[in-house]
Amino acid sequence: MYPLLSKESNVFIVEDLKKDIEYFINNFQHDKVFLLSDETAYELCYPKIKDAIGLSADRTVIIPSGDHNKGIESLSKVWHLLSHGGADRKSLLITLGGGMPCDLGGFAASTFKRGIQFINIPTTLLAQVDASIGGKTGINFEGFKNEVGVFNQATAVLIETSFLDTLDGENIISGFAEMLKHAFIYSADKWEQLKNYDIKSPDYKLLKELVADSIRIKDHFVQNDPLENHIRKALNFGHTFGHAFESLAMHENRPVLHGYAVAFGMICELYLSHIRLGFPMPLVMEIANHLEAIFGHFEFDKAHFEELYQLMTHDKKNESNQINFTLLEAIGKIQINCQATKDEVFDALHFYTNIS
Ligand SMILES: NC(=O)c1ccc[n+]([C@@H]2O[C@H](COP(=O)([O-])OP(=O)(O)OC[C@H]3O[C@@H](n4cnc5c(N)ncnc54)[C@H](O)[C@@H]3O)[C@@H](O)[C@H]2O)c1
Ligand SMILES: O=C(O)C(=O)C[C@@H](O)[C@H](O)[C@H](O)COP(=O)(O)O
Ligand SMILES: [Zn+2]
Repeated sequence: MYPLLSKESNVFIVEDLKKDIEYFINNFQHDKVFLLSDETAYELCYPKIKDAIGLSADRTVIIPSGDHNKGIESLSKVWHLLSHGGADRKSLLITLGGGMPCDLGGFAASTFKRGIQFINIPTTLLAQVDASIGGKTGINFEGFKNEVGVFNQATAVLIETSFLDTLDGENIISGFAEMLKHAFIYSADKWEQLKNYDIKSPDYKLLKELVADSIRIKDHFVQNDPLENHIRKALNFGHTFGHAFESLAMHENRPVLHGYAVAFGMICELYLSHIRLGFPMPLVMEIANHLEAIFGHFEFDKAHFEELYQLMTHDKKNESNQINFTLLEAIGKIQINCQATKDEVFDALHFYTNIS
């Protein structure tokens, strides 16, 4: 195992998962180990780590899969396990799964007895390149994405890309959206590289390198602004519209995967980047067509515009009742806290509805 990033980083691409987990469990001051996973990740991934952490059933909580389960009910199940399982301030929670258990488990650990240590073992592409890293934890609440949570770094993030072998194509594509986001906020070269990568028939050897690059990009922004007071808002590109789409879809019982919602959101925020910052329209169209070809189209119409706008007013980047967008002057040239009129937001939604 070797630290993937700088020496102070907590992210490790493991080479021998069993040995590396045992290292962490044996070298961290803790008395009891608990595990949180979701049903699918537990079924497909736990067998790979069982020998290392062989937990009894009374130290394990398994929640149903799916983002709609990232809520207060699942959260109280984790608190219940820890409380009735005899966890104390020196206990350790391991999350095994995608971004949903990472966010939920990180928040449960950060709030149980005012905080116990947790280790993330991400098992989806989206969690490996994004959700498991950077310390954003939390749950959805009353229809709003990540409405409740804390910033708190995992003790360690153990990346084992072989978990991706069982991940379905839709979720591979979903994770690719966050990798594309990292490219757009980082450099034109990275965009060119990912533009030519066929995520629908992935070359897994190359994907492992691309995962490492994506993690480095995220870690760069997190290290510079851990609590998202400024430049870390770059990592939220595509999310003001994206979270609104995700919440609307969940509300209408037609859920979309997070990465897909972010891809739809990036098209809208590139359009806003054009009208507010002069991002070249031909490049907006090139990227929009590329994203449509990979992620498809999110169907909505003018009747949804007001609801989508109201959802955006809950975005956590906002200040003094102003919606703050993260936009781009050019690829790799970020402008945070950009404002737009309601009409311009509606224009961006109208642009999106007409591109398919
Ligand atoms: N905290 C952050 O910085 C951050 C960043 C990005 C996204 N997120 C959050 O992460 C969530 C999305 O994460 P996700 O896309 O990983 O979703 P997810 O955790 O719901 O996982 C997607 C699906 O894949 C299944 N799965 C997990 N591992 C698998 C494997 N190895 N093989 C087969 N199936 C597997 C899960 O059971 C689930 O059905 C959203 O809630 C989003 O808000 C958080
Ligand atoms: O790490 C960050 O910062 C991000 O914004 C990463 C996003 O991809 C992720 O979806 C995050 O959970 C969104 O944050 P939120 O503050 O908008 O809930
Ligand atoms: Zn995201």
